[in-house]
Amino acid sequence: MGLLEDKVVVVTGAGRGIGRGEALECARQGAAVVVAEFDAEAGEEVAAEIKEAGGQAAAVPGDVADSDVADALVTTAVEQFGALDAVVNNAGILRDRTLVKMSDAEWDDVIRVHLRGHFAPTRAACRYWRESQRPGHLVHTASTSGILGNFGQSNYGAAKAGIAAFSTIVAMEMARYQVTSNAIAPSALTRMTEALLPPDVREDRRESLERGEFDFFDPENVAPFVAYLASDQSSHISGKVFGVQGDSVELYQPFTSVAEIRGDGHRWDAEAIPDRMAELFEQAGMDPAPENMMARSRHKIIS
Ligand SMILES: NC(=O)c1ccc[n+]([C@@H]2O[C@H](COP(=O)([O-])OP(=O)(O)OC[C@H]3O[C@@H](n4cnc5c(N)ncnc54)[C@H](O)[C@@H]3O)[C@@H](O)[C@H]2O)c1
Repeated sequence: MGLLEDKVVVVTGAGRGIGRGEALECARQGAAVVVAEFDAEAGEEVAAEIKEAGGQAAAVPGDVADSDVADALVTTAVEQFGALDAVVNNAGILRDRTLVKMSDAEWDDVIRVHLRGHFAPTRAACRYWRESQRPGHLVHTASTSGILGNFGQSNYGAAKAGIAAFSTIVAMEMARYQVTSNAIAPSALTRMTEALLPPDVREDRRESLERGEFDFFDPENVAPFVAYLASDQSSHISGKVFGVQGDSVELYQPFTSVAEIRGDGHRWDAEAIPDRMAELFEQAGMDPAPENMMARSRHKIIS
């Protein structure tokens, strides 16, 4: 018996890469899959692959940041497969560029695809779950870039941090409707997306790779964990962000304070601030200015 037997799951950006792997895995686990994909041909191919393997699938072409397309995902799930049980928001793009060279379009496109692209399908699904009084699961795709930062990704990191906060707030608002909302934060770059990077950023990554600070991963290997978060087996988990790499997982809890130095609640004593800051970081066990953020992120991964 699969994790998603008789369930209906929407996966966005499922025409290739991580989303494709998630769509195939959800189908393997028994779900009917709605394949949402900008590239119509690629979406059709993934749906056909699922059907050829004996599963159920439907492809919906279009931009998932468009509310009409997002609404159509829910309608397709309900009309073709009878219900909607989970949405895996995965669609994303990269427009990496160091901040000083970044164009308005590179900023806006990334913010729109990731944030509106998560918002629109989530809102459509949550409206359906509230009205139908059915439970549901949301899995969003953040990134360690939105937690620890990454070179050339001020647009992407800002969007991904927004997704983590969005997921947590949706979890709060939808708890009363038995809807869970969690985010995954894949932590390493796939070889597939590396080709899209500008040469200066790619070179920097390559050096980090050579220093052993991170490694590439197979885009499909987060899929079983995502299928678990999309299933009723994880109904007790919500509002969390999981760093994932291979079969390792790291738990982040947004909005959680890690250390505090209390003053008298009035004005800051300017002279005392440096000492108080040093005490704060010591208490938290954190380096205030880690020399290499990627090294720190790698260090924290639980294998
Ligand atoms: N690859 C990594 O190392 C990595 C790391 C952390 C997070 N992520 C995130 O994982 C997700 C998938 O990444 P990937 O490496 O598989 O990317 P990818 O570029 O290989 O695939 C993304 C797919 O989404 C589709 N898509 C993009 N915008 C869309 C839109 N507006 N509407 C519908 N479809 C759209 C694309 O056509 C493509 O098929 C993204 O959200 C990405 O930010 C990836």
